[in-house]
This record gives sequence, C-alpha cells and structure tokens, in this order.
Amino acid sequence: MASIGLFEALIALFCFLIFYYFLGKKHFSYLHIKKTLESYPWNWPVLGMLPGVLWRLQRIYDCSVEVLENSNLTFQFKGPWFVGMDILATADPANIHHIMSSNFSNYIKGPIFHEIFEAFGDGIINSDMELWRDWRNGSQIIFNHQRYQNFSASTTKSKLKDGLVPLFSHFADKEMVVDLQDVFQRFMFDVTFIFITGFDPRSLSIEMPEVEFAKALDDVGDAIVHRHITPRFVWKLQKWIGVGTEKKMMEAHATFDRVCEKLIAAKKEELRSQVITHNTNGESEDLLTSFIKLDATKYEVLNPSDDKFLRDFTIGFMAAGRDSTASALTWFFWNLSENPNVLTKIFQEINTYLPRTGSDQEKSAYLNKLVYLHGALSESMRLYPPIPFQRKSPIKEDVLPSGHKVKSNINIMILIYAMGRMKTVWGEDAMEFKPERWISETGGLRHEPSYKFLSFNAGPRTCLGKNLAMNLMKTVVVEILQNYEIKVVSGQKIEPKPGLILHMKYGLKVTMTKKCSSFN
Ligand code: HEM
Repeated sequence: MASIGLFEALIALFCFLIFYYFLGKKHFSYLHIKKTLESYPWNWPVLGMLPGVLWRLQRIYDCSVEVLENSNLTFQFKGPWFVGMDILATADPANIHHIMSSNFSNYIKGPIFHEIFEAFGDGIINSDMELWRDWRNGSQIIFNHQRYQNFSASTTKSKLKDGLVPLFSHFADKEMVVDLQDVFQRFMFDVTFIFITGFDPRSLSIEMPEVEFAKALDDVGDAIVHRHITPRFVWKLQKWIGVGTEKKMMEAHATFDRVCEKLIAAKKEELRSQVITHNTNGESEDLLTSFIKLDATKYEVLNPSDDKFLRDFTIGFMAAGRDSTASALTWFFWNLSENPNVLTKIFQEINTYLPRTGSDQEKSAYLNKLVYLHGALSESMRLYPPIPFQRKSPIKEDVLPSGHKVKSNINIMILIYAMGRMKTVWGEDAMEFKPERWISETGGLRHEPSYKFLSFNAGPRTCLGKNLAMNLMKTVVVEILQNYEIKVVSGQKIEPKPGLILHMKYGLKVTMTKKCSSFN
C-alpha cells in the first residue's frame, strides 16, 4: 500500500541534506545517522520526527510497539513545523476507554479525517455526530433484521460451496502454488458486494480477473496512506496537478461514481418491476434494497432517496467489510501453520460438535459451540488486527487518564497493532500466539473488554459487522479444514505492509491437497 515512491525518495533526500547541514561535516557518517535514526524518533529542527517515520516506514508496526512500550503507552509525535502533523499516539486502555466510550461525544473523527478519507463521501466511516447517529440507527435496524440475516447466511453458504470450494479443488488437482491472501480478498470482495448490492462481481474464479471497483478501493487505500505521511499542502498540490497517488485517487473516484450510478439505477429498476409484478422476496434482502426502502421520515439528516447517499453507503460498507475479513482469515491460516498444536485442538473441537445430519439452522447453531476456534480467531486478530490504527480528535480541550493534556482538534492515533502486543496490557507472554488466553476456567469464552481488545473497535462505534464477520470466518475455516490440507510454502518472507489494512506485504503462498475422508 505504501511502498516508497518518487515523492518519499525526494523527502528522504531532503532529510539527508538537512542532517548533513545540522550534523556538520566533521561528525557526519552514514553509521552515525543510521544509529541515531534507529534508536528513537529524533525530533529534527523543521522536519520534526517525520524523517524517523519515513526511515522506519517498512517496519513501522514493530517500531510503534517498541516506542509505546518505552513511553508508558503514550507517545507525542512531533511532525514538521507549521503543517499540523503532530500526533498523540496511544495504546493505553484507560485512554482508549475514555476516548471511545466514557467521553465519546468529545472525540470525533473530525474535519481532517473527513478530508483525508474524502473518497468515502459522507458515509458512515466518515461521519460524526447527527449524521453518524442517523447512519448507525438506520444500519443497525437493517443489519439486525431477519431479512438481511437470511440473505447474508445464504450468500456466504453459496459463495463458499459454488465459489471457494471448487476453486480450492482446482488448485489441489493442478498442484498449484497460490496466494491465499489474494484468494480471500476476492472471496470477501464478492461476498461483501453481494451483501450490499445483491449483484455478484465474480472476481473469484480460475482466471482471477482484475475488477475495477476492487482496484479503485486499493488505490484509494494507497492514497489515504500517502496523505497520512505527507504534509497537507504537498498532497493538495499533487492533487491539484494530478500526479502520483492523488491521480489514482481521482481515477478511483470516477470509477466509484460510474459503477455506483449503474448499480443504483439497476437496483431501483429491479424494485420498480417487483412492485409492478408483485414479485418480491420478503424473506431475504440485500442492504442496498433495504436502504432504498428506509423510512426517511425517521431520520433527521439521512436521505435514502438521494443517489449520493446510496453511493456513499455502498463505498463505505464495501471498504468496511471487504479487506478486514480477508486480512483476518489470511493471518489466521498463517498462525495455524506456525502452531500445529492449535490446529489439532481445533480439529478435535470440530469433530466433537459437528452435526453429521440436521437442518441448516441446526448446523449453523453449532458454530456457537466452537469456543476454542473463537479464541484462536480472536488471538490472531489481537496480534494481527485487520485495522491496525484509528484516528480521533477532541472537540474541546481535555486531559486523558494518562495525564496528557489534549488541545481541541489535535490528532490522536490509537495504535491497535501495538495495543495487542503491550506486555503491560497482555502480560509477559504478549507476543505468543495462545488461544488459551481466551478460554475461561469453566471452558467458556473469557471476556476481554473492547478497550483492551480493540480489533472490532470499542464503544458506540463498535464494528457493525462483528458477529457477521465472526460467523463467516468460522464457517469458512470449518469448510476449508474439513476438506483440504493447507501447506504454507516454506522460506517465504511474511511481514505486514504499512497501510490502512494489515495486509501481508508479499502475500501468503500455499499449496493444498484434498482430504480423502470428510474430516480427520
Ligand atoms: C474481521 C472482520 C472485521 C473487522 C476486524 C472489523 C473492524 C472494524 C473496526 C476497527 C471498525 C471501526 C472503524 C472506524 O471507526 O474507522 C469497524 C467499523 C465498521 N465495520 Fe467492521 N470489521 C470487520 C468486518 C466487517 C463487516 C463484514 C462489515 C459489514 C459488511 C463491517 C461493517 C462495519 C461498519 C458499517 C463500520 C462502521 C461503524 C460505525 O462507524 O458506527 N465490518 N469495523
């Protein structure tokens, strides 16, 4: 997402010249600079700590763990002078509880967030206060309705049986090496697209076609990361000239507008013809249909009859649902390959509870009994949270429980990745993959407060798709483990890529073989 491009190289060169100037020729050496930069983010004149961030960009997550562990969980990052890039970074559960829950109304995403994430328009991800409340209320009613529950369950099942399983069989028959990350991204793109619009983009197929909407989402993600590490006036200038990631952002905007216009028109036409023929399926419904039918009089700001509202809804929900679940699944399978004892325990649990016969409802009810699998998925998301950071901004000046004074409108970054690895929060074994930490003494699930386990966010803005995502992942994992043996290709480099979503930088290469008996 954020591979170093021409612009970063120019900044690096600029930094180099500044270091040279400040350190003076006598003391200057490559090793001296390297040591200085690697020990701690140095606060340089004019450039602040930005050079340190760019220097560490490719291993920014692990650096954030070190820095926060050494700063009592909260760290003041100083950006270049006069460009408003100062950030208070925190992984302190007390601060997070204060920001996300107890003082929620004072901490918003704010205008800077809105500007950086402008591609998502005025959708739920980007909204605050009244608009967010309307989004949340409307979405919650639709999400919890039986019609959508039925639709999402049948979509997952059919995409799994008719999409993922035949593709895995093909890979197994041909003894192919495949990138599991790419496969899960395509699977989740299709599933989320169907959840939202009812249409199947069919990106998951043997041909692995490029889908312009998926590419547009990736390009927007790259541009947003670029905006996080670049002074505002610079990316504004790039946008004005139309170069680099800003050019891609503009093209992505155009793709979103064009694709959504077609989708919304087709959906409205479909609904009109259903009214004429009285041919509606009252038991199962996609999200776009439900939003179009929403009773607008119940909301102060939302206007479901407006196409711009429906466009922002589509983009926002696609961005929220697609990559997060694909990332969680990819890291989970990698963690399983590294921890064969965990895999054995998951097999045992599935064997114990899997109903051989029974209705679909009975079969899906058994997912709730898979406590160890739930713990293993949570553990994987603790160490590899699909959304690795959050941004917030206080409306009014405040003092955080850690004692840090925050002025209005400053940037606060909650580093979820670092949070999951803090020894002071999770104990000395914080870096170990241990699903057992999620199991209580009586064998049930151990509850961890969301301000400590933040992968699905905390407080009133907790992820709307949490239960859906957990059930979906359990269904996928059981189906795959039942039918295939997945082997991770040895010798490949596994590391997270800096970005909005915790992708694997080089993907996850695997081979798969079909299992003879149904399960062992
Ligand atoms: C493993 C999978 C998932 C993870 C880890 C996850 C995580 C998160 C996180 C951290 C947020 C807060 C983002 C922010 O405020 O900027 C969020 C919000 C949200 N998520 Fe998820 N998510 C997942 C799957 C899904 C799915 C499948 C859907 C729906 C199709 C979904 C829908 C949403 C929505 C609508 C919001 C916005 C909530 C609000 O602002 O009130 N998520 N999610």
